[in-house]
Amino acid sequence: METSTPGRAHARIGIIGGSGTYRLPGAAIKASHTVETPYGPTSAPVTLAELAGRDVAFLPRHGTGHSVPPQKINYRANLWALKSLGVEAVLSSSAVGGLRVGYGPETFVVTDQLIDRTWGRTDTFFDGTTAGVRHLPASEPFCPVLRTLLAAALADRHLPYVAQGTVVVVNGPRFSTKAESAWYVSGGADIISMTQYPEPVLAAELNMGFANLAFVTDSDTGHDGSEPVTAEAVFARIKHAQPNILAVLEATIAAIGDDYAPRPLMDPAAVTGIMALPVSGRRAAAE
Ligand SMILES: CSC[C@H]1O[C@H](OP(=O)(O)O)[C@H](O)[C@@H]1O
Ligand SMILES: Nc1ncnc2[nH]cnc12
Repeated sequence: METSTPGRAHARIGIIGGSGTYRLPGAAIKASHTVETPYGPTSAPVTLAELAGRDVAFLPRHGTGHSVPPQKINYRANLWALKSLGVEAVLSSSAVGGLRVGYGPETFVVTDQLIDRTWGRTDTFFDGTTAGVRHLPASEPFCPVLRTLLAAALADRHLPYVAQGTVVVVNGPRFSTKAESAWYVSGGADIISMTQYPEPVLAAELNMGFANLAFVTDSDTGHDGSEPVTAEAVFARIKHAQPNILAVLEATIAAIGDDYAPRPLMDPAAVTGIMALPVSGRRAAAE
């Protein structure tokens, strides 16, 4: 396998692997690229591969050995790197907690809304330092077309899933208290994550479509009578779910048509400006 800088490497579809998804076992691996970005290093080298007959770019958001915690992920570098390879559609996977009835463990969720409860994360490319002032329309932060394709792939495989869900994104790395968890439910959240912000809005700022395949690994603080979540329980459940997660991602990729066009939520000239910024691999991992 070649390890190099991108050159003419290209992929239209990006996959951001969440907990447990550190490789693409069913894919034909072509190369591994260390992509330098204006924002510093990505979580890991980007793997270029062929999956379902498509060129894909794969990036595990926690690194290949799960060495990057959710609050330290360099989200801007990861999204910029995928865009620099030509990615138009991003599919991501996530382990999430379920907060209410209907979102129990072993259920897949095609997230459609988010509530941001993170802090200290740089959540825009338009931070007033290197590009002009821009304000992303974020009412529908996930791509409806990609979400429909994910739901169809889940239905085809007869997997238990919910076609919509609101995710509350907490900073981590700790899990929530019972009071916090109850408060998120009263605010409309269905599932809980530490990573689903700012990934979707950063993708949207670069005019890439983005959808998340969430898999419920736990019932958070135990609202259904189960034991409160532990990291060990999350990792065990998400490991067991890998074959289904990978199969759903592969089927979704196969269904993305040549005519797929992401929503142009951001001024294309502004995106071009961001992608023209000089690169530097030397900055800290999470600025
Ligand atoms: C023990 S929870 C660990 C980790 O799992 C989830 O991440 P991801 O969305 O990448 O699967 C959760 O948000 C935590 O970051
Ligand atoms: N209960 C939980 N809270 C936050 N992130 C999670 N990821 C998986 N389960 C979670």
